[in-house]
Amino acid sequence: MSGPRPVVLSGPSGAGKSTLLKRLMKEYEGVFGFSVSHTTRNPRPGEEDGKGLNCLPMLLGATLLPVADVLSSETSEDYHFVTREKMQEGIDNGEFIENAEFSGNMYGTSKSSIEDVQAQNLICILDVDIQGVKNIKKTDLNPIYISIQPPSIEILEKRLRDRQTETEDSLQKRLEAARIDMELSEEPGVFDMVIINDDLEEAYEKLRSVLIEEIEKVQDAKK
Ligand SMILES: Nc1nc2c(ncn2[C@@H]2O[C@H](COP(=O)(O)OP(=O)(O)O)[C@@H](O)[C@H]2O)c(=O)[nH]1
Ligand SMILES: Nc1ncnc2c1ncn2[C@@H]1O[C@H](COP(=O)(O)OP(=O)(O)O)[C@@H](O)[C@H]1O
Repeated sequence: MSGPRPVVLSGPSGAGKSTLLKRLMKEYEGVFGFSVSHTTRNPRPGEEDGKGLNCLPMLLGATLLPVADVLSSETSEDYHFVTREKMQEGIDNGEFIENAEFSGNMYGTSKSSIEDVQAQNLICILDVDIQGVKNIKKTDLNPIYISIQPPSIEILEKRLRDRQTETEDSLQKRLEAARIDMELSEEPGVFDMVIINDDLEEAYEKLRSVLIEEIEKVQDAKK
């Protein structure tokens, strides 16, 4: 695959990946493109469904959105929300570069979600769990691997509770996965950089500094 080097952001649910990412994409508009994953989990209030035309039948089947809504252009897309059947069909057809089961739901990165971003010569950002990291390492994507970690499991739990997006069951599953993730992130050679998201400003500066070389390459190419 061509274009600038992609970036994989990983780390426990609630560590602050989306918060950091949104800020980065806002500050560097036209530099990054988000790889919109597929998932079988339910959308949260305010989450936008990926509205790529190639996923239209999937989308209509899964969520019964009016066609006019589906076709209206949106500024940000969180996921392609799909049924288990549709997701499995895509996996069986070889449409995914990686997929994983997380907290009772399926998640996966389709090849086209990466290609769509790379075709625009943008830095493709992937937000995947630790299984995704391991599976992407088996491909030829060659991204920069960054882990975002919370200062402690207690703080992570507080942030997840305060976010008010999870049921007690899904919160517990996320904390269980977080313990494994926190351990693995310490293994040498897995990540190019591990950022502890304690103070948001400091964490953001670290993320920006590790990416600035790639950012400037994309900006220079546009001149
Ligand atoms: N392997 C894999 N993991 C994903 C993908 N998309 C999201 N995830 C991970 O799934 C986990 C749950 O994501 P989500 O339901 O959005 O919850 P949140 O991270 O707490 O906001 C996170 O660790 C994400 O990094 C994907 O395409 N592949
Ligand atoms: N440095 C920080 N200090 C305090 N709260 C934070 C910090 N970073 C993120 N948060 C909050 O923690 C919650 C989880 O962050 P989020 O970006 O949704 O995590 P993730 O995408 O990794 O699941 C959100 O409510 C967010 O506002």
